[in-house]
Amino acid sequence: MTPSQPTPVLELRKVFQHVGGRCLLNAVDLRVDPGEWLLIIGPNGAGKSLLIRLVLGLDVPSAGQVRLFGEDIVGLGDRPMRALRRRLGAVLQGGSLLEDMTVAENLLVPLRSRPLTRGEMARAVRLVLTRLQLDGLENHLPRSLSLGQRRRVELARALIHGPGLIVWDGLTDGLDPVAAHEVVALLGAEREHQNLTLVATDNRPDALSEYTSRIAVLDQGRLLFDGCRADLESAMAERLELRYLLQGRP
Ligand SMILES: Nc1ncnc2c1ncn2[C@@H]1O[C@H](COP(=O)(O)OP(=O)(O)OP(=O)(O)O)[C@@H](O)[C@H]1O
Repeated sequence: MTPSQPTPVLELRKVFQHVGGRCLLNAVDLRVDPGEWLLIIGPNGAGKSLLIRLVLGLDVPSAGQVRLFGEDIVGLGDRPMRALRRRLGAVLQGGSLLEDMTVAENLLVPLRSRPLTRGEMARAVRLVLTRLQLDGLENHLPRSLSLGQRRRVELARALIHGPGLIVWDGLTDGLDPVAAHEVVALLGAEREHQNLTLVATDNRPDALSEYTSRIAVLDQGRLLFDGCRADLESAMAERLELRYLLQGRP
């Protein structure tokens, strides 16, 4: 008997995205199982954000399947899509905090549709603020926060409802090395509280190296590599295009 495979949290099957006659995603296949952490790297314009938008159901692919928790979301109606989105936590490139709401009010947004009492919601907010070292900032507006603090609030909002998948576009974008390390370490520590599955994008190949060995390389809409870091090193020795992309030389 073969052991049964888990249902992937996320699966892309032969996904294409054509815009204005350009092929921006080209036959992308990807599978992420429960508890896996995947870092997708690639240069500016590689298609990372486009891919993330498809995963979140914000765009529809020109062809192929995008499966979340086993369900193909392409062509899914509004109501089932909303239900699936509630199982996601997202940190978007450029930030998406609601600027006229306080930190605590932002954190309450993913809890609104849950059957929780006010007391339970307040407790969830308190707990996540403490875990992400944001105590004392609950009544601040986002504009009064540093970029590192904003990123932590976004992470808190992505985590607060215990999502089945966290999707993070631009993990360390704009952060200095200290703030980048801090936010990634807090994300890593969250694994102790919940069984997180993560798909993150970044330009830096080492962005998640302490927490996952799986890495995928996207360039010009094509997935050039998907495997572990050690295999990427050997693939680079053999494949010019990978070496050129990651080291800037053939
Ligand atoms: N709405 C759109 N219409 C037309 N072209 C688009 C659109 N969105 C993105 N593109 C193009 O698709 C390509 C991939 O863009 P994308 O934003 O996904 O890159 P990225 O890998 O996220 O880059 P970065 O690291 O700079 O964030 C780029 O050439 C971009 O110009």
